[in-house]
Amino acid sequence: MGTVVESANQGAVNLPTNKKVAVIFVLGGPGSGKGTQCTNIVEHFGYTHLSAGDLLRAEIKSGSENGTMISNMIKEGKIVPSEVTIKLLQRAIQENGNDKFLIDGFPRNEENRAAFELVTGIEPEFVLFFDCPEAEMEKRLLGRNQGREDDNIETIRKRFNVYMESSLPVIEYYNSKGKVRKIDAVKPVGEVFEAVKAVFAPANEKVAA
Ligand SMILES: Nc1ncnc2c1ncn2[C@@H]1O[C@H](COP(=O)(O)OP(=O)(O)OP(=O)(O)O)[C@@H](O)[C@H]1O
Ligand SMILES: Nc1ccn([C@@H]2O[C@H](COP(=O)(O)O)[C@@H](O)[C@H]2O)c(=O)n1
Ligand SMILES: [Mg+2]
Repeated sequence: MGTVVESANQGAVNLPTNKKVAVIFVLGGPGSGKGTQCTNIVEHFGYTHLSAGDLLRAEIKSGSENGTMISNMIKEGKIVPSEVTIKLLQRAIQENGNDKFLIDGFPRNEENRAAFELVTGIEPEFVLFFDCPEAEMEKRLLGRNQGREDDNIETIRKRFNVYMESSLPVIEYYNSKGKVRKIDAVKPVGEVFEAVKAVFAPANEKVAA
């Protein structure tokens, strides 16, 4: 492992640089179970979970000048400009003491992918891809009940369209580089995690106390 977050950071975040980090991108459609499985991976394998969507929602709550724009984009299921999301991710990486990160829900389109690589110089170790049929994802999102403004059928349909048109090509790009680890995400949570463990273990397993 080991990518260096360094000079390409210029102007993005004014924090210490030259931090070596390993990054795994966690991708899949809306409601495929990315966040759920990241929680399990954190517990078992010691990664730090950074959800791009969570960072954007926190930015809205913080009263940031970008808050209204981000909120409008999320309500429409659109992808926020990369510079905004990348700054949030960079800051979260730099401020965290860990050196291995799950970046969940990013890159969401080609602009996200290319800009992140250019700005940070980081290449993911691999891409964990949760593959789930749309009907199952729709059912899960409508039942999620976490008060998210984008978990309504109108926005869900827009998010599915963006996923098909903009996010799947990014997964295909990494697949062509042999970096995608595909997981059948339609199974129950525990079974999905068994498949995830097979990707991470044994090299990352925490030593039992
Ligand atoms: N394997 C599963 N089987 C059934 N329900 C699941 C499974 N995994 C997650 N869920 C449920 O589906 C909903 C969506 O899961 P989660 O929030 O992890 O998805 P996500 O991929 O992070 O979605 P989003 O992209 O919208 O953030 C949650 O209510 C979660 O409890
Ligand atoms: N790279 C990203 C990630 C997310 N967004 C916006 O946030 C919404 C919710 O994302 P989740 O991963 O939590 O589902 C998403 O629909 C986008 O509007 C983004 O712009 N860029
Ligand atoms: Mg999520």
